[in-house]
Amino acid sequence: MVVSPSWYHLNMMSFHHTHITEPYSFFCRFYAKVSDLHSEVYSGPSASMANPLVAFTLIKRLQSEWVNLVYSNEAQENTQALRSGYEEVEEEEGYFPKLEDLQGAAKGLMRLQDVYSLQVGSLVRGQFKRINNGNLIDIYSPIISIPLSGDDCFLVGKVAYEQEDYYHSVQWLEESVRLFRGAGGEWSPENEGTLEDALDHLAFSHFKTGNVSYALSLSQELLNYDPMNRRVSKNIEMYERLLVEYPPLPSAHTELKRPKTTYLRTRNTYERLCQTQGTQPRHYENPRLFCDYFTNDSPGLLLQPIRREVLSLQPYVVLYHRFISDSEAKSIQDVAQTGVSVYCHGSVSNSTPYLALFWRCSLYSAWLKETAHPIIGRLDQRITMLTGLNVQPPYAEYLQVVNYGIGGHYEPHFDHATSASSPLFRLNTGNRVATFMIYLSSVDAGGSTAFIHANFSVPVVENAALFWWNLHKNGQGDGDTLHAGCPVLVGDKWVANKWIHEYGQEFQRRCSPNPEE
Ligand SMILES: O=C(O)CCC(=O)C(=O)O
Ligand SMILES: [Fe+2]
Repeated sequence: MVVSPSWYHLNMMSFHHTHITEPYSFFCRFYAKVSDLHSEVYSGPSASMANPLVAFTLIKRLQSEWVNLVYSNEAQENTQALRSGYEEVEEEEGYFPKLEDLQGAAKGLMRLQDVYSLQVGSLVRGQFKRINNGNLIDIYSPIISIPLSGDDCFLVGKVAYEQEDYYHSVQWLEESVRLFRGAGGEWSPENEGTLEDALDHLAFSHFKTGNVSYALSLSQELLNYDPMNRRVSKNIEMYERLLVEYPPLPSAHTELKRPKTTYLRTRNTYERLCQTQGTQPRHYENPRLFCDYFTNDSPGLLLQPIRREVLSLQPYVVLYHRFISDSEAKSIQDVAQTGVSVYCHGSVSNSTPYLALFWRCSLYSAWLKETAHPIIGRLDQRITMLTGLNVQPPYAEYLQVVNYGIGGHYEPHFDHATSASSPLFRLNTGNRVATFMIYLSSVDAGGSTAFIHANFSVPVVENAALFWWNLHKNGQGDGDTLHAGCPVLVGDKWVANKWIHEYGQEFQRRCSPNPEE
């Protein structure tokens, strides 16, 4: 995740340049909140944005709270200056995150909650903990915990609620109500919701999940704050009637179920592999798996052999350590960011400047030609030295650089085409026979590459490269290569892919009719 530092400062500047007199306190408090998020304690913007809770709160401040504040009655004194200033920057593509970006970030948080079994109560306190056999264990300990507010939780809960996902809405709104109550129910102009809104949504979520008595007591609390609310009174009547007609059994406790997703079949394995490294035998358990210093008899590697780690035989997966240097990896990231076109996965926008995508995408990518930077050609040569494969166009694709957003992930997929109509065949050089994937960054937590059917996952190893064959020697796709990029829990994950095609490799990888090979 990368945010251009100049963009940050521009925002901060606009606070300074607006002559705010009254009511100073609101802006002061808001300014303090936003600048706290940026403050030096987090050692610069990208470090702070690596924490999904910081990223989420910042997006929220910039998306809704800032608008709420500018258009609040409290801003009257400076209304004109503020509003026109706001509208000017609002026009600029990508300057402010939009509602869909905020919703995307909320979904990202819920994805992290699910995949890593995070306890919502600790997330809200800025901590990343999982419940394991009744005990809370730390998945990641941030140096500084950024707690969420009642209004932050309200927003996440509301996103779930609007999708009729009451499993998540109950948990997040529960926290929201608790925090709003703790804040004395006091309303702030920058907030989106109130204690009443949270109670209202929570009561209905409980009703939908069959917990009528809880829905009733929350609605009664709500009616205390808002005695004239006819809708709530009617709900209370309905809940009371239901409880008389269908008294709940004392033992009835229905465990809430997560909403179904399309890839449910592999979901359990996927999540287990994201949390652990799986159960495939390791090299000390299987003698056919090994580590060595590898030269591939290539003069270029004789003086500096590469550390090779064979991770799996079926599918054949190898990790090459220290494939790229820190500075090369950084340069590739820089080139990808300054490129004209960046593509967004899981979103409508395509081919947009980088900045606008930051808010929106689970992951985004750029294609880099060899001419984009001298390092790219050098990497191609290194790949050829190691694998013996021809990576010149059209026998391989351009280098694809991928950066993950908040909670960004790549669901289980094959890299090779599984249908004859795939655009991959446009190069006319066959299918993607192999993948060479370089980890251009480290991550603080999460982000492993999980091989679903093969039952193992590879944690991100900074500067290393992962190689695997996608096709059997008979040209058929290898089903065991189904893989995924696990959600990034904390960090800024970058990878680069070189996809190598079948043609041009005939002498390096002979074909064979044997489906076992
Ligand atoms: O990021 C990862 O670990 C996997 C990425 C991947 O599979 C892809 O880009 O095709
Ligand atoms: Fe992939």
